[in-house]
Amino acid sequence: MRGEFSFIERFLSAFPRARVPLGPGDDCAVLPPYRGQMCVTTDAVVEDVHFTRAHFSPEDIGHKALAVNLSDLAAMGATPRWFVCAVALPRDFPGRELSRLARGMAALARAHRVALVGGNFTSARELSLTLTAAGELTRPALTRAGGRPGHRLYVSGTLGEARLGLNLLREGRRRGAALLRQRRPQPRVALGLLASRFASAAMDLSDGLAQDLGHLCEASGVGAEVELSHLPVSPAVRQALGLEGALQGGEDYELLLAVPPARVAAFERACARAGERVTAVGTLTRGRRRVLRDPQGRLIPPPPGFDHFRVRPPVD
Ligand SMILES: Nc1ncnc2c1ncn2[C@@H]1O[C@H](COP(=O)(O)OP(=O)(O)O)[C@@H](O)[C@H]1O
Ligand SMILES: Cc1ncc(C[n+]2csc(CCOP(=O)(O)OP(=O)(O)O)c2C)c(N)n1
Ligand SMILES: [Mg+2]
Repeated sequence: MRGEFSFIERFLSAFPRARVPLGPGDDCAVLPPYRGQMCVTTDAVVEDVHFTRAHFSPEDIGHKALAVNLSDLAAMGATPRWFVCAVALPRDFPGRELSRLARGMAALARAHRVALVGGNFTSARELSLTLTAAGELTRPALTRAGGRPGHRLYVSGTLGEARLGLNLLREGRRRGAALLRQRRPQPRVALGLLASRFASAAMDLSDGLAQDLGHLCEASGVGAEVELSHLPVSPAVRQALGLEGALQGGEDYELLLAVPPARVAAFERACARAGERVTAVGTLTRGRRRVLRDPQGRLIPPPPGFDHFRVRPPVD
């Protein structure tokens, strides 16, 4: 049997029952009061914009849709609590693929102990998933606006892998670490929580460090100097994209953090203890100038990143 309600049942059956006063099934979910303040975010993944059905399994699509939202919560230092999921589905979408998509999403939800509390189904020409997620703060939120001149800039993990993964998928490759970074980004939730004890500002990197750094600088009213030679870039990415290419690559879903000098040593110790990889890549500066220092010591302007509405994107 096909139909809207069988789709809803199929989708929900992949998830455990949410432990909230009222979960999926009524006109709204009813949620308990939380002790801390709540962070709320929304992000969509859209067929042929964020994934293609040829290159992503249904499980990958479900995972990525939730991961990009959890990454926003991580960037605020919030602990994910609940999400709702609006699904736009082509009429001929196979029911068993919807179950697989839900299972991919449910596996990540379980790993982060975040509950699906509601959603919506509509028919559409392309597959898309629009999620709204909320997380609880135990400390003041890590915003983009708290950076000050002299604060050290850190990035987590490695940069450029997801962009390399996209290139490799387009070349027909099926396996490898970079492909996994494109299809299954891992939100840095534990690091965000840890960083909320040390950092002055944070954001997640979805559109490339070069562009996203600009957003943090603007919000904080500062400039920045980034050392290209310090960027955490794998040999494979360095060879395929170059250091500048790694800065332009979107979808890293790593965290960019600013840390006051007095907190740097304690932050690095806490990261090492927790097994969180972070790399110091530069410094916030007075004024508005944002520059990259290349390995020869020359100062160059940051390249553009991903933009949904640029006429001919230099990076896709
Ligand atoms: N349609 C919209 N209505 C209200 N706010 C929006 C809308 N689109 C984007 N924003 C806000 O603009 C900011 C930048 O958006 P975006 O680049 O998508 O953020 P992110 O990279 O965190 O997903 C965010 O704070 C977001 O909430
Ligand atoms: C089919 C396909 N084309 C292009 C890309 C590359 N791409 C799509 S969205 C994006 C940037 C991040 O997405 P966005 O919706 O801007 O995330 P947000 O900033 O809202 O978190 C990039 C690099 C891709 N992953 N798949
Ligand atoms: Mg967004």
